[in-house]
Amino acid sequence: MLEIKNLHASVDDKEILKGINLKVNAGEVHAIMGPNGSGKSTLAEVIAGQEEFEVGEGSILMEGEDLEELSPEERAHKGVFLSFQYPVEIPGVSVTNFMKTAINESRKAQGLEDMPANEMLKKIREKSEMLEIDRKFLSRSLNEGFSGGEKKRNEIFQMAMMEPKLAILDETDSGLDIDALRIVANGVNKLRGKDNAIIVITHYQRLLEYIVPDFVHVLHNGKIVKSGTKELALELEEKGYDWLKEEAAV
Ligand SMILES: Nc1ncnc2c1ncn2[C@@H]1O[C@H](COP(=O)(O)OP(=O)(O)OP(=O)(O)O)[C@@H](O)[C@H]1O
Repeated sequence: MLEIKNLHASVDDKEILKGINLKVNAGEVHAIMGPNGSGKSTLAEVIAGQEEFEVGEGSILMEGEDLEELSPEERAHKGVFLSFQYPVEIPGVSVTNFMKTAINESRKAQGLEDMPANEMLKKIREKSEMLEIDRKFLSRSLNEGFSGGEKKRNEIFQMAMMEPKLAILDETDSGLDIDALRIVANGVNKLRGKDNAIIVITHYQRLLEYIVPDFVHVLHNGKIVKSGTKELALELEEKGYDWLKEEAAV
C-alpha cells in the first residue's frame, strides 16, 4: 500500500526528516511514537503532500505510484486521508453538506457521477450510527464552536465517509481526553479492514490499548530508530525515550 524509501524533507533549509523507511501493507495498523519535535507530524504532512515542506532525497510510493508530483487534493483522491488537514470553520455549511461536497469532488476526480441523494443519505445514516453520532451534530456548521471532542468526532466521521485506503491520524497534540480517545479508537477499530491501512501518530500508550497496532515505530531526530510490535509501546511507557536516543547515537 505505502512504501517510503529514504525520505528526506526540510523546511526553511532545516532538515527535519533524515531518511525515513517505512512499509505499510493493506490490512495493517501502524503506530508512530517519539519525543516532541522528532518529526512525526512532519512525516504525516509530507505523505499528505503539504507544500511547505521541501522533499529532498527519497520517495513515497502509494500502490506503486510515486506521489511526489501530486498535490494534496490529488493524493486525497488516491485515497490518502490526513486527519485535521482542513480544520477550517465554515459558517453556514453543515457537517453533512461538507461531506456531500467532499465525496462528490472525489468521485468527480475518478470520473464518476455524483452519488445519488438516497445513496448518500443511506451512507450518512450508516456511518453516523456506526460511530454513534447524533443527528443534530450533522446539521451543525462545520467546526464552528466545536469542542475538542466534537472536532475529533467530525474527523472520524469524515474518515468513515471517505473510506480512505490510507488514513493517517495525527493525535500527538490534540489533547485527547478519555471520550475523544474512545471516539478515535472506536472509529479506527470499526474502519479497520483488509483493504485499507491506518497510521496513528500518538504519544499515548493508552490509545494503543484500545487500538492494537500491528507495528509500532519510534521516530527520533527525523529517523525511525526502532520498530516493533505493541510491546514496544509498553516498553516506552516504562522506560521513556532516552535509552533509544542513546542507542541511536551509538
Ligand atoms: N513549518 C515549520 N517551520 C519551521 N519548523 C518546523 C515547521 N514544521 C515543523 N518544524 C520543526 O520540525 C521539527 C519536527 O516537528 P514535528 O511537528 O514534525 O514534530 P512532532 O514529532 O510531531 O512533535 P510533537 O510530538 O511535539 O507534536 C520541530 O523542531 C519543529 O519545530
